[in-house]
Amino acid sequence: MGQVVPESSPRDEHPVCLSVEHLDLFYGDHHALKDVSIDIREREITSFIGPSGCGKSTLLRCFDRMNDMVKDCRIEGKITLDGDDIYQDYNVTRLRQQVGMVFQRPNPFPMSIYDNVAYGPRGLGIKSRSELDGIVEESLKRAALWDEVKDKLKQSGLGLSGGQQQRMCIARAIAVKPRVLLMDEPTSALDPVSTLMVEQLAVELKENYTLVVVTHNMQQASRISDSVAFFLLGELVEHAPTKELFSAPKDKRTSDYLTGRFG
Ligand SMILES: Nc1ncnc2c1ncn2[C@@H]1O[C@H](COP(=O)(O)OP(=O)(O)OP(=O)(O)O)[C@@H](O)[C@H]1O
Repeated sequence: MGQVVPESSPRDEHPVCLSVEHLDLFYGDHHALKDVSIDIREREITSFIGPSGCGKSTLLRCFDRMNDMVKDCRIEGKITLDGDDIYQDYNVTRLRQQVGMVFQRPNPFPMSIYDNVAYGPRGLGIKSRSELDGIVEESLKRAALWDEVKDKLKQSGLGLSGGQQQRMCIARAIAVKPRVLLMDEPTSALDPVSTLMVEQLAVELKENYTLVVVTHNMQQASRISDSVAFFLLGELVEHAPTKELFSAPKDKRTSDYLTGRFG
């Protein structure tokens, strides 16, 4: 097989999972997101592209309310997860269990591979050794890392290669069974082989999870995404199925960006 280019899928099999309605975000006086509305569909990969500083990571961080920790950050508008407004009466701990994040640089905790992956489930109160063993094994298998680490689970996660660390961080993120997986430039610190492994993994993970990926790599966006959203200066310019956005963008600003006229 080896095919990682997804076809756009029938809409009714992929209901809206995350919905953003008229979102404005300010860092102090800086208007970083401007009237953004976008639907993220279930069990699809949605990629965010656009030049540096256009607000891709800021929007990603709204989905798990990480901007709550940023001083002077103000948000207007609405974001729903499965219909529930995540900024109203939504338990933030529950939200972060539902919405996992994988960062640009692998961030293993200074503990064993096993403890890294068991960290989240333990935080949710799971104490049974056999249950934790099962979760660790399943998560590492899903993250395509099990075969490489099954004989050294007690060793430090810091001893793995960068690509292995990133897959371990993905295993750690999925160990709490989130609905959504956010990935902020997940391969930009990886070599080409590890990059392809993480891309392949993302395509496999969308069977069970909804993925939102920020990337500067157009080839990556076209290889793995079902749909692509192009941002510019805090505005969502265009969101379309991947083939459509790359082959027939509707907005001149999108085609200018794709043909390298700016950014
Ligand atoms: N914590 C913060 N405090 C103040 N301004 C911020 C903060 N984080 C981001 N910004 C500003 O908001 C704008 C959007 O930044 P953001 O990181 O979301 O862009 P991006 O598209 O993800 O960029 P890149 O591709 O370089 O990662 C930028 O002008 C940035 O300087």
